[in-house]
Amino acid sequence: MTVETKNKTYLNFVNGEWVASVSGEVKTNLNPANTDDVVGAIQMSTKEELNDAVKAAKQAQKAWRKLSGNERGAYLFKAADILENKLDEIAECMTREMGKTLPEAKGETARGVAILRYYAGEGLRSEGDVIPSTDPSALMFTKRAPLGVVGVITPWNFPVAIPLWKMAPALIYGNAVVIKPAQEAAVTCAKVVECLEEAGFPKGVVNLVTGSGSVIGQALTDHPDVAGITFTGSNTVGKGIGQGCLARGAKYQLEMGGKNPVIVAKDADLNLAVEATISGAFRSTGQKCTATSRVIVEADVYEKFKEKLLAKTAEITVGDGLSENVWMGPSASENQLNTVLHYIEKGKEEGAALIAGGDRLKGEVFDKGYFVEPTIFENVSPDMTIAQEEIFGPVIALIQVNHLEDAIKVANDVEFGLSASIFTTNIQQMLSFVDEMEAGLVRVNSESAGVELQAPFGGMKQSSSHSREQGQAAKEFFTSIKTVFVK
Ligand SMILES: NC(=O)C1=CN([C@@H]2O[C@H](COP(=O)(O)OP(=O)(O)OC[C@H]3O[C@@H](n4cnc5c(N)ncnc54)[C@H](OP(=O)(O)O)[C@@H]3O)[C@@H](O)[C@H]2O)C=CC1
Ligand SMILES: O=C(O)CCC(=O)C(=O)O
Repeated sequence: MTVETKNKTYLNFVNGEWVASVSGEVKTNLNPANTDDVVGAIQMSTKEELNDAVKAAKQAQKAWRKLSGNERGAYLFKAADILENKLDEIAECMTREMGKTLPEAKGETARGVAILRYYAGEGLRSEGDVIPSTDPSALMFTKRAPLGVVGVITPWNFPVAIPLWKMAPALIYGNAVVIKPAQEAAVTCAKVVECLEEAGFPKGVVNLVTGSGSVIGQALTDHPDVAGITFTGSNTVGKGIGQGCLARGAKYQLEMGGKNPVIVAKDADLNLAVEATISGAFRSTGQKCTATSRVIVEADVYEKFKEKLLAKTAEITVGDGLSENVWMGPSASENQLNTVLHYIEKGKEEGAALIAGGDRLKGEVFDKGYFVEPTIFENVSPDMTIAQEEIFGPVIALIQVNHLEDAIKVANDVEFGLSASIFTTNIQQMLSFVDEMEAGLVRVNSESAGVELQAPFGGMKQSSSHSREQGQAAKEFFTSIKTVFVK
């Protein structure tokens, strides 16, 4: 079904009202599959609007935190129903705004609905422990307090799921939020905020301010009334946010890059490994922090695996994500396309062998978009740039090793540690991988991407601030523990 998505100029949502920025400037977002298609426009806001939003959130949080968890949960349940009713419209907007295919966009929006319901239910779950005191006449227990105002800074690659997996736990635990989404996908995020508005959240509890990261994101990070920042995006920006928060004593949570390996052992089910590699590396055009970018294969099965991988890659249809027969959409922006093409050149320069793709797609259906071929390199050595740096595009580096121990060593030999998979049928090998892999998500016979909302999500090493999002782990960031002693 095709749903009409209206082009409109989205305003900021501050203190329960949609308001234009005093800057008078807007940014128009175009479809990365066809730049003649205007998706909508967003406000390029100033610090003034950001300050208004934080002020409104600070005021609103006082009453919001006093509601029972059940009462707060009711708003989230209502928002979930509204989002579900608008699923087709919002998914179509997402596809037009950042390029992922419509089935993926629908899947992500459905995941947003499930996230809202999960955290809505959290309002009725226990929030602390009773701890035996050494004093027999005392009662000692823990309870949770919200942080206050939480700043939410999000990327463009999951414009529904990431804002929701940050805002929903923030809200259920009694915080008010100010969200600054990535400009490239801010129309889709504004539509999510419209769902929250329709659900009737008290004014000021949810605020949206759009604009550039260096102005609005930075001002949110530096604002003395913002008690915590939750961020997903690049390492450079994330580290700056972490330092800014640390300097003024605010809490922060950073989810950043990945360079995720898949190991294919000689006893693996090769068909399964190939399917998972294709899905992990090329879905969403490789624009996931959990995307597969290195495939480390034991020499005994290398040629067979490579043949199967090349055959499956050749079947991939690239094009506008709204078309039914398209499996992979464009890069989300010209910048992102150029980054991918830069890394492909780097791979060639450093001596890797290009065995599939490698070019921008040209021709009538491609010329107005940012399309790149699914790309595979072989003869990649672990120290090459394409084996070390996050590309965020549909590029696989194939690395051949002689033994599983070497595979794990190579897999760990990067600065990131977000997700890692192994394909094997040998239980001992699975267990060594689980123990030795330096990654926050360790997956066996399953692709590197794909996160379940009820389980902790986050990375080791440079991939995160060592905190975890989602599931029950979210509580650790969005609340503070109070230890209560009563006598
Ligand atoms: N871990 C992940 O899921 C993601 C990783 N990335 C990686 O980052 C690369 C660059 O992507 P990009 O979109 O530029 O990522 P950024 O880290 O620049 O953007 C993420 C968010 O941070 C905001 N931001 C930018 N500068 C600041 C600042 N100084 N203070 C506070 N917030 C700020 C951005 O705003 P705005 O963009 O609107 O100016 C956006 O909302 C990608 O190629 C990929 O490698 C990117 C996205 C997600
Ligand atoms: O793999 C997923 O579903 C989540 C990926 C993610 O969080 C990201 O790319 O930022």
